[in-house]
Amino acid sequence: MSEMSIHETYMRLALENARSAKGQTAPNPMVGSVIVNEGRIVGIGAHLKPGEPHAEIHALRMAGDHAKGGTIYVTLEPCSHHGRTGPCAEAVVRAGLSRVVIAAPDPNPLVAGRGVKILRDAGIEVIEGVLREESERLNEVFNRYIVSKRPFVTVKSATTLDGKIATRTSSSRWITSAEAREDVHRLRHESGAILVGVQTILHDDSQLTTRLPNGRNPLRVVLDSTLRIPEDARVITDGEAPTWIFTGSNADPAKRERLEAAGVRVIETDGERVNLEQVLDTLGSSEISSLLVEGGGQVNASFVEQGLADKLLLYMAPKLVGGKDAPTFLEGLGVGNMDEAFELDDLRVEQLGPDLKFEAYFRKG
Ligand SMILES: Nc1c(/N=C/[C@H](O)[C@H](O)[C@H](O)COP(=O)(O)O)[nH]c(=O)[nH]c1=O
Repeated sequence: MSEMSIHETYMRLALENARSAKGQTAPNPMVGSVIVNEGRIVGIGAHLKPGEPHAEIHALRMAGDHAKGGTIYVTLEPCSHHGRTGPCAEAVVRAGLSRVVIAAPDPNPLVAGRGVKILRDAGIEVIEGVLREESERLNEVFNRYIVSKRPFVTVKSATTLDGKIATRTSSSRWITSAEAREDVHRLRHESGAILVGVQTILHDDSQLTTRLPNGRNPLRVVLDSTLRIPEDARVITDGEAPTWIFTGSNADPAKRERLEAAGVRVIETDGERVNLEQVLDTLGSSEISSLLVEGGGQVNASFVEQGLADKLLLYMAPKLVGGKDAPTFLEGLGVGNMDEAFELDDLRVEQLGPDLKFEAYFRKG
């Protein structure tokens, strides 16, 4: 077995540990670490929650004296700054490791490379870039958020094979299978916030909660420029998760007061329509690093047409409903010429029960 494939074997294990905490480290990245000494794993760690020890610290604690002279694998460059916990690079030096293998550099431009410098200055061998792609894809949310301070936006829709989210009479239950719907709830569990337009609330009285055992409910966000939302909507009355409503300058002040009295946070953005950039800035400043848009066709189109969507998740059922009046998952004005189409990269398709799950990234710029 080559030296590199041995490094990849242990880095894969570190990545599995990083991934195990998906959904609970936000707004921090997911990080995993493995310490190997004389061909034996002596320590394993994962970052589990913001403010708690980083992956390397958990692994070093488990390894104890067995760390000395060993190799530590870590999926993200060890931190060099005093965040909520002390710098990991210095802890690695103190523990007497002789080699550090890193998957991805820290995407925070303020600290990228500093951790590696501390290690090399202490005479420790550093190997970088082992399974870098996998590590960066795992932390696509953090990598975007730490630079833009706005949440990573995933637009998710469930449609028939002819792209409809409901029939012409608005019937929509169910389009996709239980497996696909469960996959969506795992996505909600991992998301900081979930967003719909008021039309979806009016149509479905959506709960926007994560119906999974031990499921974590994301913050619920509703775009409602004139506060049309019914005051007995489940997102207002069920107490299952906080609900924020973003509205416009024409909202009825009396209704706003009643909603706030019911425990809803109402945030007015500039202009009559809801300003999406202000929505993202507000969520980002509240440390929401990932936003799941389950829009409805109009809201999805707003995010896509304003270039604010990062990723598309489309669940397509092998069904056709037809009908020129049946709503699609992307309404709005749409582009005029085919060469103006919104292009997607890195498309991945998988089968979930009878349905297809498409995952792709909006091309920016
Ligand atoms: N109709 C379907 C979906 N419909 C999803 C809706 O557009 C919207 O996300 C729901 O109203 C959310 O409400 P709640 O939280 O489930 O109560 N989504 C799916 O994945 N499959 C379907 O068949």
